[in-house]
Amino acid sequence: MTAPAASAAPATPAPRRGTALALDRVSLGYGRDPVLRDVALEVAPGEVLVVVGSSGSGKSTLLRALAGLLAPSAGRVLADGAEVRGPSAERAMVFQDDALLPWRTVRGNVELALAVRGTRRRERAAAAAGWIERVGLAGSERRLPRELSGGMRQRVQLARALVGAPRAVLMDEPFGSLDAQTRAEMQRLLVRVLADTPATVVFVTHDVDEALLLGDRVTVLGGGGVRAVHDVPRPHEGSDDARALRARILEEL
Ligand SMILES: Nc1ncnc2c1ncn2[C@@H]1O[C@H](COP(=O)(O)OP(=O)(O)OP(=O)(O)O)[C@@H](O)[C@H]1O
Repeated sequence: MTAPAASAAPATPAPRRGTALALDRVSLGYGRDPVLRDVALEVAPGEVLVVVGSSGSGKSTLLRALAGLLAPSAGRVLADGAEVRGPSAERAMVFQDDALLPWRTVRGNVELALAVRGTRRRERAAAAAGWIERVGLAGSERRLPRELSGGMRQRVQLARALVGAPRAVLMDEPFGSLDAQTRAEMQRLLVRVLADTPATVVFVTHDVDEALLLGDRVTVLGGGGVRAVHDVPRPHEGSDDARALRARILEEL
């Protein structure tokens, strides 16, 4: 019997399982008094957890700890059971203010995420082209960030975050500075894109409707800790359960 022919190398790295993330009785802060105290939270592989909370409740702080950018003053941050001690390419970040390199084109910015991982040039080009198309930017590959709208820049950020097939994506109010219509477009795009990836997602927003649209679960931060965690009922739109949950979260904020 002949062995099956080896298939060509895939243009994008093969999808892998999402990371299991956990905060194990974590306290986080920047000085003597913690912003968040004794927080316990688990995010299952492939889950989309949305974190809501009023301004200053510690949403970005929690995300920074998951990214490995902020060490806890107590407790442990865990990725697949191992303590997080710094940033990793396995956990991609997307910020509200786009963090694109202004002197690099759209393609250059997306490819950079792969270049730092040592991916070969031809694979980089193919993977970047695929993601640029998926986020709706085909034809804009050679443009510089300053030549793009805010929504387009966030599309580039999304492509750059996902091109390396990260196992977790940590998103800090990525659509916060967009107008309502562009924001709605980006939310729809994100739902489509996430359906195709196995990555675990933690998404920070202060918009409850955005949280219910995107999240499998919603965590409400407040009073220096986790105030509540809710499963989001599906289908979400128009359901009484979702309306009741929306009202409840607004009360908890
Ligand atoms: N680098 C820092 N140094 C000192 N204090 C900080 C720093 N970053 C945040 N803080 C403080 O920590 C607290 C929580 O901030 P954080 O940015 O996590 O809140 P947030 O819920 O994301 O708020 P927002 O919705 O306004 O972005 C705030 O009181 C803030 O002033």
